Amino acid sequence: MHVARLSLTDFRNYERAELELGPGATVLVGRNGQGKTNLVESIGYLATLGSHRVSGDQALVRAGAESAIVRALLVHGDRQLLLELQLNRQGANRAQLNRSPVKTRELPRYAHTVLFAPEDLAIVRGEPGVRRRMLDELLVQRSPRLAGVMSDYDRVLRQRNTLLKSARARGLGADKLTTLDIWDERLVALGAELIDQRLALVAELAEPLAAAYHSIVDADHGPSLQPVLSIDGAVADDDDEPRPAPRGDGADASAEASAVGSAATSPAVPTADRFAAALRGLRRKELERGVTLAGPHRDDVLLLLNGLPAKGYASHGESWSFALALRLAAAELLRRDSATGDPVLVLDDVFAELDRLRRERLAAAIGGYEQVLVTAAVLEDVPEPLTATIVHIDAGRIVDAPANAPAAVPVPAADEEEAKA
Ligand SMILES: Nc1ncnc2c1ncn2[C@@H]1O[C@H](COP(=O)(O)OP(=O)(O)OP(=O)(O)O)[C@@H](O)[C@H]1O
Repeated sequence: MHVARLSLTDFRNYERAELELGPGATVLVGRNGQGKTNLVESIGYLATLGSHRVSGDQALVRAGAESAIVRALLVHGDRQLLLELQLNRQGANRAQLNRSPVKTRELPRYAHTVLFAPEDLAIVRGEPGVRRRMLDELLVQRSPRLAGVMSDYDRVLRQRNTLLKSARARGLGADKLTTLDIWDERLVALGAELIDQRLALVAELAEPLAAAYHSIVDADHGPSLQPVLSIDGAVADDDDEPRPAPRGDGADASAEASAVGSAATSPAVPTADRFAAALRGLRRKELERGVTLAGPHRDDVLLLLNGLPAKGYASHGESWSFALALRLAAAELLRRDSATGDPVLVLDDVFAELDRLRRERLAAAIGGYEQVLVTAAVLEDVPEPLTATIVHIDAGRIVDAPANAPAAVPVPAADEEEAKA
């Protein structure tokens, strides 16, 4: 698929912008801070319902405006889809498909992008939450109904944590224990599905990851992925759950692991049974701490090079290559899902980070995708095969239309009122 037209209203530093795009590569060029990343961020948002730079939506709405509108005309074969998203400072965001209202979470079903950015280094070097997010975004793009499973899991997790906290504060009566059992059942049903989906995805990524890494690095460092499951007693170095200060002797983690370790951890045992057993083993500890200690929200995936964790062992260049290879592998999987065709590849400020050889190798690896959007402050950083179409960006304005832009695809004139409906 490709984006044939992008319209922005009050998005970041764009008061109003219209850009027509064709298949193939387009480079958005401009000095630092002009709005290149903002523009591609809007396309990425349609696919992931999030920004690769900020966690909330507030910063995406232009300062002084109440809402932002992103409108994209997507072309897949002979099919055209007009996606519209209204991001509101107050109240829920709204979405439309071909000018009919749809649930916002439906958008990733239609918009498929893979965004490469300097922030991707955090996939290798950052906290487990970054890696979980990478996997979950890809899962949702490939199977949009999982967005509902994920939000249900998060809701049940929050409610279970609230119950654990109140039990810790006020002592646990029999009624609360019964309620906890009910939450456990829901958590396990939803969580086991997410764990199984992530495991299947990690297995599927193995082969395209190895191929992509090799295409960038031309060396066999044996990149691989190894799931780290909290339900089997593995303790990820977690980032979003309050944990007690380490005691320095590892006693805390090992106590947790052994509590789960008493459960059946063999992969032959169904995930749901292992998850339920883990929660039983951890109950006393969870009541002490007031948080849920096992489940997909505590999992991680180890990234290995030559059998060693890339985090901590890999060089800067190797870490970068691993992150790029993961994005390329994600693109390859989306491409194989024949219903969706090629995802749009977005390379935000990536080439400035790479040496000449790796730039050329990356350009070759992405060359066959239907549409590639590249941002760069310096055009010379972008390999020549990607520079056929150039768009200049200056202070939130698209300065010139590409010289070889395709004939405009007629877009139904959705007015602002409709977009707000
Ligand atoms: N919500 C907002 N309202 C108004 N302006 C904003 C908003 N969010 C960001 N900006 C402005 O957008 C500009 C940054 O744009 P962007 O990150 O796209 O830059 P860029 O062209 O990619 O630059 P670089 O080459 O440095 O990466 C900054 O001037 C910032 O102040």
